[in-house]
Amino acid sequence: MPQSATLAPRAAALDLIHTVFEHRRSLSDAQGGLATLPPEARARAARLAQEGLRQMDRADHLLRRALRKTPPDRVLWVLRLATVEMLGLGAAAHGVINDAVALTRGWAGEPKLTGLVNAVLRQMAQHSAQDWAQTPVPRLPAWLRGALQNAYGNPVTQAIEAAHQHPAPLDLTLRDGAEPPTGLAGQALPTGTLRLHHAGQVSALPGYDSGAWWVQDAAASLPARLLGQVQGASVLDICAAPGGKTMQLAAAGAKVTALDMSGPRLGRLHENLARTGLDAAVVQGDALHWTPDSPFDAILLDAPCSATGTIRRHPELPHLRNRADVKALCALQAQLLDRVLDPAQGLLRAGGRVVYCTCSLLPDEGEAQASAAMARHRVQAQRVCLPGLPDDWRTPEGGIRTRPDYWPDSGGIDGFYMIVLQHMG
Ligand SMILES: C[S@@+](CC[C@H](N)C(=O)[O-])C[C@H]1O[C@@H](n2cnc3c(N)ncnc32)[C@H](O)[C@@H]1O
Repeated sequence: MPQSATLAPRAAALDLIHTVFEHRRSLSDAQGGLATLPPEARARAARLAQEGLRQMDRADHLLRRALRKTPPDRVLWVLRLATVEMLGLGAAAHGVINDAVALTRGWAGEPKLTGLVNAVLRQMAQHSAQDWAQTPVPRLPAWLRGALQNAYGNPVTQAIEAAHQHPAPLDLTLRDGAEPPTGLAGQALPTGTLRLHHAGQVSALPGYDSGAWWVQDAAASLPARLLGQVQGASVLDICAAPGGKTMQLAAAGAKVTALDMSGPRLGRLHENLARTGLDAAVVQGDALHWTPDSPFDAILLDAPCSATGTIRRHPELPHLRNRADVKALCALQAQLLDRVLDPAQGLLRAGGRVVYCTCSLLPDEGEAQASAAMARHRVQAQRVCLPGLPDDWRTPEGGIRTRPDYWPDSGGIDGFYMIVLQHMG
């Protein structure tokens, strides 16, 4: 590849990381700023930024030995990304070091710093794959690590951290049940998901244009399935965008109303429905206040949460969130649960069912939230059998818990919590 073709994605990866930390935006939101790059360069930049964030602590472990003092932040990131590329992703040292020096010159303009980058990276390039593999597995920040240790103990917390070191495979939910489109081969999971371990460009895969599937982690596909037969039932999908669960419910024959407060995210939901040819009534509104004309047979509440179950896909997340965010999210989840479970609110018909779920690893947003809701309302957990799911995924209060350290030999699964709550009448 000519040098400029490698320099542009490397420069863009640095910009992405800068945006994540400076503006506290997720990596996927920050990627909006890459629109001017060709698709291949955009994908390279995104992958490099993602792996840089995932493996930053490993790079720091080796860089600390080579640096007498910490360089300015942007130069430190040049060093981190170059180290991750050479040692973690196996890129050829020569090109990586040349580009790193060029990027430092562009920003810092100081011969001393370009000399430092050159010298340090040459030292890094001497490390073997074994040196890299022996660096300690990066730890989660204290606010999250402590909560996971309390919930699951130390060995499981370490297993979760180890699982975060691997990028998630690509999971597809098939619109028409178990039959994948011609030419699309993958691993069939007990969740009904088709898993691809080396996918490449998503929009180039067979069946994308015809809307035969959509991207959805295996764990994220379970909550809608907990509602079982929904043919002809009216289902309110609360907090619906970008619509993974809306599409599952619509494909299963439900009359779906998809409610979300975010206009841009609803835009993506509309695009998804158009691509898959599925149908739902889409409403922009606040779930704490919106009232329907008549109550629904069932509600799926995929509540806003810390998203700590998705760190494999979003390695920036632990750096952007903190305890106070989780506390505020827990309060909102309880309010949303009260809204859907209180018959006087007019959202759920008598005897109707609610699936509550979050893509969080924290019991405060899952098990504890569900138990507290059962204490506040006349509802009970309904045990639903999903064939193929291990029994130890069941939780004492009647829910299901998944974690990224599950299924280690098949590529893991996102962390999720889900439970079906039914009115006792
Ligand atoms: C976990 S995401 C939903 C993912 C979605 N269910 C899917 O499967 O694709 C949470 C969503 O909650 C929405 N949200 C947050 N607070 C809300 C509120 N008060 N009312 C409606 N939507 C809300 C956010 O805009 C976001 O789209």
